[in-house]
Amino acid sequence: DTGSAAAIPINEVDIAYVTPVTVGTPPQTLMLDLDTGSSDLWVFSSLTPSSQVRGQDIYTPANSSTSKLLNGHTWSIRYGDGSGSRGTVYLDTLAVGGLEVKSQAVQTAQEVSSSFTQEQSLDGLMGLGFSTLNTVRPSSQLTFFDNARPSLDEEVFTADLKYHATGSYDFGFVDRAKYTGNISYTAVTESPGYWTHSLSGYAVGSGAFQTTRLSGISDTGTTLLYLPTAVVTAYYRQVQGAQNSQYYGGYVFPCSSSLPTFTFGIEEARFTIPASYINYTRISPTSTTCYGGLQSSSGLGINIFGDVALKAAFVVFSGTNPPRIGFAHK
Ligand SMILES: CSC[C@H](NC(=O)[C@H](Cc1ccccc1)OC(=O)N1CCC(N)CC1)C(=O)N[C@@H](CC1CCCCC1)[C@@H](O)COc1ccncc1
Repeated sequence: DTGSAAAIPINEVDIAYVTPVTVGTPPQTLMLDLDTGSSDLWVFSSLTPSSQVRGQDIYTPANSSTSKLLNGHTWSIRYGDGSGSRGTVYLDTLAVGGLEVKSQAVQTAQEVSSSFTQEQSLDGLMGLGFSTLNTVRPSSQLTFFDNARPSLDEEVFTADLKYHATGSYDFGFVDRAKYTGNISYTAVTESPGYWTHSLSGYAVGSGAFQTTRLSGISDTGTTLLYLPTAVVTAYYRQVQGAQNSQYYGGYVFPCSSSLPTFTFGIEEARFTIPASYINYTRISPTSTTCYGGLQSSSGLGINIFGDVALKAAFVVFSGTNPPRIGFAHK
C-alpha cells in the first residue's frame, strides 16, 4: 500500500506545512502538521474548550461510528518552543493520501497553549518521530507510520517540502519523478526518538567546504535551521550589518543585505540552501530589518535541520532496520 498527500505552507514565510488527514467514519478532514520531531498525533476536538478554538477544524469522536475511547489514557506534550497541549485518547480510522490505518490512536486535546489557539490554519500534529517519544500513558501509542508499516510496499516515507509552494509527503514508496541523480543515505540513531544523524560538513557561500561531523535531527516540524554558534557566526560574518540581537532572539540583518548560500554535506553529497531561504522574514511588515533562517542551536542543546534545510532536498525517512535517512537533489 502507498499514500501521497500535499504539504501546504500555512503562511507566506513557510512557518509550517499542513497536510489533509481524514479521521473517523464518515471521514472528518483535519489539516495536520506532519512533524518528524515528535511522536504524538493530536487534534483539536469536541473536547477542546471553545475558548481555546479559533477557526480550527475539530475532530468529534461522537460523530464517528468507528471511534473508541482508549479508557484511562491521557497525554501531555511540551515542544521546543514552549508550546504544548494535553488530553485524552480515542482509537479511530485515519487516512493520509489514500493510505488508511484502521485503529490509530488519535489524541484529543482538552487543553492547548495560546500559540496553538492563535494558529488557526493548524488543526493538530501528526508525529512521525520514533514511537518511543509518544507521551500517552499508561501505555504509549504507535505513530501513523509505525501502524502503517505492515501494509506499506516499502518501509519509508518521503518529504518534498518546497519554498513558498505546496510540496508533498509520500508513504510506502520513493517517487523517482520527485528527485534527480542518486539518493545519499546516512545512518540514523533513534536517540532519543528523533531522526538523529550527522552532516559531513558545511560551506558558507563559495567558501571552502569545512569537513566536520555535525550531529542533529531532521525535523519537518521546525521552521528554521539551528546549528552550532561557530558555524552561524562564520555565516553572518559574510552579511553586511548582521547582528545577533537579544531583543529579537537571533541573528537579524538589513533586508537589503545580500546573503551567501549555505551548503551542507550528507556523506559525499552536497546540498546548497539558496540565500532566499535564509532571508527568512521581515521582523515586522514595515521593517527593513530581516530575521535569519539560520540560527544558533546553543539554546536548544541539539542541532535541528528544520524546514529551511529540508526544503533544499528530497528527503527519504527509511524505517528499515537499522533506520537511515536519504537526501537527493530535486
Ligand atoms: C527549535 S524547536 C522549536 C520548534 N518550533 C518551531 O520551529 C516553530 C514552529 C511553528 C511556530 C508557530 C506556528 C507554527 C509552527 O517556529 C518557531 O519557533 N520559529 C519560526 C518563526 C521564527 N520567527 C521564530 C522561530 C518546535 O518546537 N518544533 C516541534 C513541532 C512544532 C511545535 C509547535 C507547533 C508546530 C510544530 C518539534 O518538531 C520539535 O520539538 C522539540 C524539539 C526539541 N526539543 C523538544 C521538542
